[in-house]
Amino acid sequence: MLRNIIKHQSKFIKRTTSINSNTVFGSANRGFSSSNNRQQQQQQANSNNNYKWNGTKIAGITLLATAAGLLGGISLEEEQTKTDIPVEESTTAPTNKKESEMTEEELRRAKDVEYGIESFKYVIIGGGAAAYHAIDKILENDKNNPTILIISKEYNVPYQRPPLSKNLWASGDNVVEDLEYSDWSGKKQNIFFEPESVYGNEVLNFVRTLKVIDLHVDERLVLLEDGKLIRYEKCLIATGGEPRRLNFSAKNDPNVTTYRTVEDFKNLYNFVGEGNKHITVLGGGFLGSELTCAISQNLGEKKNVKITQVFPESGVLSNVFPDYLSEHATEEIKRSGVQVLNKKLVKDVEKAESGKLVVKTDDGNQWETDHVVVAVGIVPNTNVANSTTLEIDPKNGGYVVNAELQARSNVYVAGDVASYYDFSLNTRRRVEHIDHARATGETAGKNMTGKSEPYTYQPFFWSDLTPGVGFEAVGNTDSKLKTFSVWEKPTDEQKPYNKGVIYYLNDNNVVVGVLCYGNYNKMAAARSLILKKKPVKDLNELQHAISLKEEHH
Ligand SMILES: Cc1cc2nc3c(=O)[nH]c(=O)nc-3n(C[C@H](O)[C@H](O)[C@H](O)COP(=O)(O)OP(=O)(O)OC[C@H]3O[C@@H](n4cnc5c(N)ncnc54)[C@H](O)[C@@H]3O)c2cc1C
Ligand SMILES: NC(=O)c1ccc[n+]([C@@H]2O[C@H](COP(=O)([O-])OP(=O)(O)OC[C@H]3O[C@@H](n4cnc5c(N)ncnc54)[C@H](O)[C@@H]3O)[C@@H](O)[C@H]2O)c1
Ligand SMILES: NC(=O)c1ccc[n+]([C@@H]2O[C@H](COP(=O)([O-])OP(=O)(O)OC[C@H]3O[C@@H](n4cnc5c(N)ncnc54)[C@H](O)[C@@H]3O)[C@@H](O)[C@H]2O)c1
Repeated sequence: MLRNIIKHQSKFIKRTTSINSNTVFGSANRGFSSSNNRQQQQQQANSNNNYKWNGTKIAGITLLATAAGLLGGISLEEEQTKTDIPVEESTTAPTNKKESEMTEEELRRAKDVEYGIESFKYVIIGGGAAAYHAIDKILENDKNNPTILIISKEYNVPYQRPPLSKNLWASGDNVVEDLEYSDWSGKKQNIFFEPESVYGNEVLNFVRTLKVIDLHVDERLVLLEDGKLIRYEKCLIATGGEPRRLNFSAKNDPNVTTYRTVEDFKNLYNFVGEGNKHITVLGGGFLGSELTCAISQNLGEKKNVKITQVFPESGVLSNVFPDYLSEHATEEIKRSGVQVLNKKLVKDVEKAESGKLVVKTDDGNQWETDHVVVAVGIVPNTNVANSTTLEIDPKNGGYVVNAELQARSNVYVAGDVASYYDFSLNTRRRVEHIDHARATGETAGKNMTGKSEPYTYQPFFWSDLTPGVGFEAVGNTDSKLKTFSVWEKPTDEQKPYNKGVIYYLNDNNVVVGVLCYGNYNKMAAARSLILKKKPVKDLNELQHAISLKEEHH
């Protein structure tokens, strides 16, 4: 065993190109989260958000919350140097025994001390939505002094991505600093799940801007890009996906970007906010369409910003919407002042002598623009395990998991990067939406604490484009399936599609997906219908399957 550790250790370290001496790990003081952005904390403390973990008492440890970390006016960094945080038991030499007398676990600990390997009960790779919700359930279910380490390659502690392409653009001028927005009901929200001050203590540790580059399942070790090894009891892979990039001549220009993080929001908002800009958005999927609409509606007239949206399909959201609805939504976007170029593939983006960018399409057309946002889908981040083979779904991508969301013993996967078996649809799939990230995160988190619950939830998703184009959906809503639509009779001919339900049926005429357009709070009914798995003999049976009446919960 000991030889194994050394072998793996040297194998891991050899692969690491540069070992950062300025490591964030200290054996006497964990101090991972150096919370040096006091302004941000202050703003978070002042916001109206009802953060869930603030003041949470976990096995006698009160998380450092706003009262201590913020109002007292000291940063976590200062706080941590003052507090002598106890050393994790597994990092101290356990015994004076000779090697030959040690148990495997004692040998492991002794080697961990020698190599400076820190141990955590729970190691979470990735700091997105799935990670946050897993931790939430770990804290709820493990009252036995859990130690949790979150490793994120982003700078920021976990936050919500949906507002980045919607509500944040409608916020006031201070949005880049306070990251606050109003939700659809007018309630003020902040994108962060919890303020930064709840991270960086005996329970919760956060490593920022560092990537996990390897995972060894037998040894329960993860390797960080700075060469540090971490031992886990349970590990969660919640690495989401990376925006796809296109190989343009000007692909490295700072004004040719993808869009996924809060930093991307800040950069684009600052750029667009200067006014008098032309932006080109590539992609007619969720992101390209939402971002186009959000910028155009909120800064189009106000800041004289012109937008061109380009994509190869005939209309927006054509992966989900039947053709007629995709066409209608595209017309709505055009009506709001966006230049939409459908059925066009961008061949190249070049840098012009003027300093502007030139976008060239396959039909020989070209135009100058100030910024190009590439929104052409994501690639799941399945590059964390090299020393161990984890099965990757050849069809859908992502790590294959069992019903309990385990990829291997003690290794769980949640969110965009998980390929799971969907019990309601009788098929394996991967879902790139937040409700699924939340629910898989929760199930994985619970199971990591010793439960063994199958993931049988039916996640929903939603999108909001223009004021007249918004929906919620559940199940398989692939527009290639047969669809049956039921619409409320329009009162205005100009607005034919106000409120409706679209049913998606498989080859056996079973409803496998439901999209409720402008028709909210119907997801429970939609889930029940899908679960019935009953072939529809006459499509008219579906006329009243899901109501078009307002329902409030
Ligand atoms: C702008 C935008 C708007 C969206 N709007 C909606 C919406 O309205 N409705 C909806 O349902 N869904 C929406 N989504 C999708 C939703 O946000 C995702 O499905 C969700 O964020 C997935 O969560 P996740 O935790 O699996 O992955 P992510 O949120 O992507 O988090 C993964 C994290 O892991 C980090 N990471 C990756 N690899 C490593 C590594 N090797 N080491 C360390 N860290 C790593 C990443 O940097 C990232 O921080 C939107 C997405 C975007 C980008
Ligand atoms: N009843 C209505 O008239 C109406 C109108 C618009 C939107 N909605 C619904 O409200 C929800 C969110 O709308 P919004 O974009 O205005 O955001 P919101 O501001 O209401 O939601 C707040 C935040 O909660 C998050 N969120 C919402 N549902 C979630 C879930 N199931 N899991 C994890 N996070 C979730 C989102 O990230 C959002 O940023 C969607 O379900 C949407 O369809 C209802
Ligand atoms: N409301 C939501 O649920 C929501 C909102 C925003 C983002 N997201 C998620 O964020 C991720 C990124 O979104 P996305 O829209 O990039 O992915 P997507 O998969 O929804 O759409 C990809 C789009 O890329 C376009 N495309 C592909 N190749 C192209 C090319 N060469 N030139 C121009 N366009 C091309 C197509 O129009 C296609 O529709 C996805 O996981 C998505 O689910 C979800």
